[in-house]
Amino acid sequence: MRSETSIRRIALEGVTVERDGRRILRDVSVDLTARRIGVIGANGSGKSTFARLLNGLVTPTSGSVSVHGLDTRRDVAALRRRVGFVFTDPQAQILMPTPAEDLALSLRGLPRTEVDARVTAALAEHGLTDRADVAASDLSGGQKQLLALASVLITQPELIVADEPTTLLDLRNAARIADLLLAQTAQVVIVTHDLELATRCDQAVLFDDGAVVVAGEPGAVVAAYRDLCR
Ligand SMILES: Nc1ncnc2c1ncn2[C@@H]1O[C@H](COP(=O)(O)OP(=O)(O)OP(=O)(O)O)[C@@H](O)[C@H]1O
Repeated sequence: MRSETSIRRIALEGVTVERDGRRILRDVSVDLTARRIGVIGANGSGKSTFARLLNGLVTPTSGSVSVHGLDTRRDVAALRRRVGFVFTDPQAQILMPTPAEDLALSLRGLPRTEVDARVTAALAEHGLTDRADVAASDLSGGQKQLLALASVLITQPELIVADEPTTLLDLRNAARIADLLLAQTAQVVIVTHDLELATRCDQAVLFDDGAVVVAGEPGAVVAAYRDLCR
């Protein structure tokens, strides 16, 4: 049951994820209600697996995951409508030949006039109007990630989960994507190796070896990560 208090709450209880007999996440319990959440930790520590639990791409082997009052195992269809996922590589996400068509795909099922109006507005908002009908494959890396993010934002998700969305980008494009994510009114979970970006969030979570080491004020969590790496 979704209530006012469940909106913006991400709650994992005793979550274990096993793949090929290997424990990827071990007994993770965490309760996150901040608007902007940074997820940090070493390669292979379980961050992507955590991110994928939030939209049901990964299901827990045991334990439960509740996202905005929705059980990620039971309420998959509702979850997919409310949670937008941004991948590291926009190529994995851009499905249509042109930016305008890709944005329109996100709104399939809505009346044509509404789709056209929202696509036009999104292209303008993200500075892609003059790229609307070019081959998406011809966009720059920065423009591709912008399009991938715009195609998620156009659906007005309640939660945006971004898995290392700036990793493949140069400084300017990384800053643009980071600024855009942090400016959203929706809740945002950003998995990142960029500790400055993590520090700009309202809350951070540190993963190590499949477990949550600490969750809280980003400065303290980043300091804990630095200690861990010594
Ligand atoms: N489907 C799978 N089958 C087997 N092992 C997996 C699977 N998915 C992830 N793993 C393993 O689980 C561990 C955690 O992976 P995960 O991608 O969650 O880490 P990460 O913290 O996001 O790492 P990175 O920073 O390198 O992206 C890794 O050792 C990975 O190889």
